[in-house]
Amino acid sequence: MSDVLTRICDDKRALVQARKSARPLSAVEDDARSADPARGFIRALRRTVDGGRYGLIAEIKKASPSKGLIRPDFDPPSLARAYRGGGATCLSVLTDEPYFQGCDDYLLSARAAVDLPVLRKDFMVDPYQIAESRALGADCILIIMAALSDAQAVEIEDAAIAWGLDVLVEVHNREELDRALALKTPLLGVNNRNLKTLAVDIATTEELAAHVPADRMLVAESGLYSPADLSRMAAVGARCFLVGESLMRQEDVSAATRALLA
Ligand SMILES: O=P(O)(O)OC[C@@H](O)[C@@H](O)c1c[nH]c2ccccc12
Repeated sequence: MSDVLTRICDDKRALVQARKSARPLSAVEDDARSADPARGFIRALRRTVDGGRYGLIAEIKKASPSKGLIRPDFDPPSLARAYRGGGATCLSVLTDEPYFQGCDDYLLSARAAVDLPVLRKDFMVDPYQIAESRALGADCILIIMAALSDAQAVEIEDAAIAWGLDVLVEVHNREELDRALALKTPLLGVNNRNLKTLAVDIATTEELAAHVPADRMLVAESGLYSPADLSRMAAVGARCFLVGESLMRQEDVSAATRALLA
């Protein structure tokens, strides 16, 4: 049987084909050209870190393949405002529908509610999705090395650069890290979750951090619950964090965000 990531990406390729026939690339490109200008995602993280604070990418996530429904009362604009009030530097919004119960509209409405830069969290398998992301207002896209060949990753990154989007490249092991370093983006995420098995181990960031060159900005992703977890990641050089579930499960998201960063 194929792993979760392979299934997600196979489904995504079929979905993108359907979207392409419903809406040709040229139409999406017109929308991308008239979209709200991109907010500097990497620039915002840099400014925060240079100011001596942690850069939090706070994720708006309703459900996941490993946990099912995470937050029943799900209102992206209020969540975006709560995250901003709690001190997040950037947002991440899941737009994948089949596996994460996300949708494009969540990104639109969350971004419209705040002035923070927003990552479109989805599985990019085709440059069409990059124009689509910019048309939605996204400021940054995700490249998952485990899901792409080197050539595909370069093609997607080049499309992002052409549209003025920042790129977060995500790795989970040494081989993916070495491949990711051939890309241009300075923003490098280590996902503590293995997307093939969904197992989480925050030692993943600890193991890979030593091999991340000083000119990359390291983001520790997934499985982070407490200030102690952030300190553990900070001890190996991470100053930026991508956190979803642990904050999404709190009643008062703003207070929880503030407490996590305290
Ligand atoms: O909810 P968590 O464990 O805090 O993780 C957030 C984020 O890192 C996770 O949602 C994620 C990381 N990489 C991904 C790629 C696709 C979908 C989701 C993800």
